[in-house]
Amino acid sequence: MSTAESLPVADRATLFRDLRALLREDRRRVLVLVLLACLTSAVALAGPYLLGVVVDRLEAGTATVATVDRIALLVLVAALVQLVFARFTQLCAARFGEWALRRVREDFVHDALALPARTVERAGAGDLTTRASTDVGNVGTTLRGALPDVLPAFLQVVFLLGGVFWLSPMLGTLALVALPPLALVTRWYLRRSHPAYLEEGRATSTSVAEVTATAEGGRTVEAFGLAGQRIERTDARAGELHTARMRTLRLRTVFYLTADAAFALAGVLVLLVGGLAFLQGSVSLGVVVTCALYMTQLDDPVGRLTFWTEQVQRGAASFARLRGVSAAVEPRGAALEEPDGDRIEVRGARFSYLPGREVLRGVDLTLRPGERLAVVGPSGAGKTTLGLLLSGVERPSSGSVRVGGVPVADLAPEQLRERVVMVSQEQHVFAGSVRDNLALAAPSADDACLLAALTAVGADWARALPEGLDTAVGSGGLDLDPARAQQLALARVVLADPHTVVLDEATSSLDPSTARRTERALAGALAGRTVVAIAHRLHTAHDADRVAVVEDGLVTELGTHADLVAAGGPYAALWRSWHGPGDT
Ligand SMILES: Nc1ncnc2c1ncn2[C@@H]1O[C@H](COP(=O)(O)OP(=O)(O)OP(=O)(O)O)[C@@H](O)[C@H]1O
Repeated sequence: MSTAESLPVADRATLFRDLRALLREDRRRVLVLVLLACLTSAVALAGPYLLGVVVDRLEAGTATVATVDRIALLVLVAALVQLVFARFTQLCAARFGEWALRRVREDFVHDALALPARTVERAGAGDLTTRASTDVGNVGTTLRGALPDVLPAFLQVVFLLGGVFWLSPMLGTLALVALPPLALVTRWYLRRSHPAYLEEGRATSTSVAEVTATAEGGRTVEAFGLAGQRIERTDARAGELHTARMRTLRLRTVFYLTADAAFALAGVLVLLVGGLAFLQGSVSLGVVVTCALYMTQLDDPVGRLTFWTEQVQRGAASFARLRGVSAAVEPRGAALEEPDGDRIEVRGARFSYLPGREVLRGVDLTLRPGERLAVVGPSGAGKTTLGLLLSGVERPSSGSVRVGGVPVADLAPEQLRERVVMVSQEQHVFAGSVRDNLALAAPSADDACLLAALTAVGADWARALPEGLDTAVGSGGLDLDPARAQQLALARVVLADPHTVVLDEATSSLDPSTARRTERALAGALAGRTVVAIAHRLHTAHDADRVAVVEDGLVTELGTHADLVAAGGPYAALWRSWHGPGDT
């Protein structure tokens, strides 16, 4: 329940680059969209213009009922055409929005799955969950709604102001009075809103993380009477979120009010000065009416633009949080050459989870293909970390871990799966059938292979399941106990058939007799493979070809069980305390 280190957030330059790439990818639809929005805005000018013509003709006394009817019919046709264009614009924009959202989602899921597990642990599940839910939702709302609305609204403003200009440059100039205050307030708003919305996103994440941590640690909270403390912490996070939300609310309020007031003022000016100009005879009444109608019509697109400016800021902040995840991804698949052979060599490997706290301090180790190496040592010595390096899950901070001459962590996931696989104590059962859970390791394996793999790890219970390999397991399905989940994981290793397997206390969750049975079955299934067994039970070390003793981040002893016992060093002491004196 410690303070988490958030996942990165993309900077503005990356954001614009990604957005440009998105627009460029579906260039044709974007072009059609701009064209349709232009046509819609142009047709929208026709109605008020025709009404101005009617007013002028009535005033000049040249209007007959027939001309008024004809013009009214044209107004109706223009309105219908505008409606059709507007619908197509919306359809086209919505399609683009849906497509773009799908891309953003796919990229996010791709990046999130490629994150090193330690990065996710450090950031806390709350951060990733908020990005996957709230931020994807915000980007979705923006992409689905903003584009269909913003582009047409922006073009409508341009066309309406242009229309006023075209009819009367003098009134057009007055209409532009709205622009300087609008530009100033927009600049003011945009400078403050991006960091403000980023802070709102961060505060939402920490708030969710706090509640999640309390729920997950419910039993501990209850046992140690921590409720008061947890409520205090949750309140503090809720307070931060409230402050962040109030800040964005204040920014929105100033922005909305100023933008609306600026256009209202411009509309009043056009009407007043237009009226005076008509009285002086410099413009016709029809022009004044049309310009006033154009100014009134501005109300709607300006309202939509200010609304979406806010939503776009929120969406941009969320987009920055989604794209930021890619910065934490460690590249995989950089290996250009295929490994030459199965030999794994560790040279001067150092590793730290946290800056300044080295867990491995220069490990040298060569695995002989086909050998069974037991890794033993005190708790916290770095055995699991060494296993993570050997299996390419982690990359050494300095030094190297190579398989057949190629850095293990550079192998693409499918290349890695064929060579080195690590099995730890905790196994996740994926929601799906037993077959789905096994096929993760060998997508093309047939049922006979899957059943053989289950038998190889002693998971005979799987054959007795009501629907066999089709039995649904995991969330919403049959609840497999940790021992069975572990056997599924071991069966996956048999199916993946890598040349090297790292077993990190892989049978410790099984009861002793099942563990022995599974180990025996597994030994048969893994015959000929290189096996690194990280073990607490020293009988594993006794049965191994060689034993490596890890102490305080270093391999301090390496040799056969008999040699190490004879050497009388740390391993001999460990063996004596575990097995009693005099026994080798
Ligand atoms: N994700 C992590 N973040 C920070 N520190 C970690 C992390 N995982 C392990 N450590 C620390 O690294 C050190 C070595 O841990 P590691 O799990 O490799 O030891 P181990 O020898 O396997 O111990 P055990 O036998 O108890 O599993 C320990 O001090 C541990 O607290």
